[in-house]
Amino acid sequence: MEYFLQILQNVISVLRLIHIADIIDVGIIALLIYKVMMLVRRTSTGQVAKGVVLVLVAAGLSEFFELYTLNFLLNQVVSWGVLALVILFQPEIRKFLEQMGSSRLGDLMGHPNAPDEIEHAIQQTVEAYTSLSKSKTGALMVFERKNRFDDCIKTGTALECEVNSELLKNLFWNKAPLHDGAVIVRNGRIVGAGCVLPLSGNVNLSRDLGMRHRAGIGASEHSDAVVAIVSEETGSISVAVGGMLKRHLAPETLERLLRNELLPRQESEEQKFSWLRNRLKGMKGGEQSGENQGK
Ligand SMILES: Nc1ncnc2c1ncn2[C@@H]1O[C@H](COP(=O)(O)OP(=O)(O)OP(=O)(O)O)[C@@H](O)[C@H]1O
Repeated sequence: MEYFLQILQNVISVLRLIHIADIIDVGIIALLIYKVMMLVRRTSTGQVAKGVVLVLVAAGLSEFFELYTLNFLLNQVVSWGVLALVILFQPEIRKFLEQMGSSRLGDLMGHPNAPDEIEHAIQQTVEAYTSLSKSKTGALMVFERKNRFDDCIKTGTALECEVNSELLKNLFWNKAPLHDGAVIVRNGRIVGAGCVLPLSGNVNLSRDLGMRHRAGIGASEHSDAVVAIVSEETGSISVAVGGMLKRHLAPETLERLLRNELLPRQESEEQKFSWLRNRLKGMKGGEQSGENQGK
């Protein structure tokens, strides 16, 4: 018993040493580690990361077993390796800093800013894509989330209007001046058209994917955006998220996917309300059956 009290006292004295600054410190480090891990998972960096871990483990082991020459060599590799890694991972570091810089503080909690407008934008997009798919008209739309596409918008025409299916059909009509490039949607509103997106660096993409799809996948690799594409050749609808492409989607699947990706919180709130509604119905049902029984 005394032993446990001693442990409890030790824990309390350690907890007393923790300040708010320490919690913030640990929180920021955890966020950075999470971001780096996500980046490693999304790119081919994983293999290099494994190599780095292997070298570090080997350096530790060589020191432990007092293998001086090997340890000296591995230490040299580690110290020069930092510089080599910065050079090797320059695109990834750049991407990471770009993503950090383009995230808005208010969005850190993941709240969509205008759920009604986003909902409207999804409906209108699905309507337009159904028609564009039938007519085999190529289309490319980027739905921003936390990361902004300000640099891409500069390559096209900045707009400020609501998403409307007729407008989308007009924008992507192959004789329209803005049909080349992507439409960018921010908080359910069109903020750019005819925008050039970064192409995917993935060399394993299917050969039947044209430049439109490669640009869509590229945009989703460089950001957390959701990209919806209609193929000009086949009329097939696809969605790219995090560098992954979901192909041959029916309009209903497109709608479900966009809702899940762009309105996750709203959906869970709807679920909460439907749960509450069901509970109320159940209670009401119980009361009614009670009344019936009474009669
Ligand atoms: N980097 C880019 N950013 C934005 N849009 C692009 C980019 N590259 C290509 N596009 C769009 O893709 C269109 C041409 O692509 P391409 O001819 O390869 O497509 P496609 O053969 O019709 O194939 P897909 O089946 O992918 O539509 C361009 O007209 C342009 O609108």
